[in-house]
Amino acid sequence: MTVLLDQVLTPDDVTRLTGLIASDSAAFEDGKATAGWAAKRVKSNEQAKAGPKLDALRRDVRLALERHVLFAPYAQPKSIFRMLVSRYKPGMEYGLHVDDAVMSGHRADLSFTLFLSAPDSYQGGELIIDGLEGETAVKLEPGQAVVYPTGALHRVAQVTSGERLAVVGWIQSLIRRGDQREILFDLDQTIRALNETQAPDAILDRLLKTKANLLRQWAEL
Ligand SMILES: O=C(O)CCC(=O)C(=O)O
Ligand SMILES: [Fe+2]
Repeated sequence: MTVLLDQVLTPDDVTRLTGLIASDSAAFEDGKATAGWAAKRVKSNEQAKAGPKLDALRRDVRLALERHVLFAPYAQPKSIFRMLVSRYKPGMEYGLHVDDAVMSGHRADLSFTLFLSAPDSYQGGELIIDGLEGETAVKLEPGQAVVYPTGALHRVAQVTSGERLAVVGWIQSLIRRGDQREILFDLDQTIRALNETQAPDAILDRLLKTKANLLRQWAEL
């Protein structure tokens, strides 16, 4: 299951964070530096170099995700352990690949892409996620993000004009299994919706208890 997060960043945040990174022309290096041998075969992009600007951006993006109403219910995050800022210029792409299952001691359960460039400012550059139902192409407004299972094959279509700037990151979830995460997410959203209908406390309490007890059964701390 894939989820779209609207307005993770406000337009002002997007302008500020893009300025922070993109103002420094020496701030990017070849993306192959952070790819394993298999991904290196298909990866052609640039990534922001380590430094205080990247650290500041990572902190702001992490806080923005944690504030978002759908992020925690969907991802049940244990940690957001890795974040890259990637840039694709014309001719660049990231061919079909799967991300590493374990990175620096963390199990990668979910991946996200937070779009920073306006979709009409570049051609191509869709994130294409391979699922059982076929391919899903995602190209979002600046400040919007998509969160998807790290286990999915995916690629970034070639950028043919303009420039695509995005933040990509990986999350270890308290819940290893996607089907269990989906049950908790559905329950959470149902309880919130029921609450809006002035449902009796006895019903809400029983559902909240069920959600808490499922989380207790499934959470890995
Ligand atoms: O830029 C994206 O949307 C995804 C990039 C990607 O697949 C990766 O960095 O592993
Ligand atoms: Fe990837």
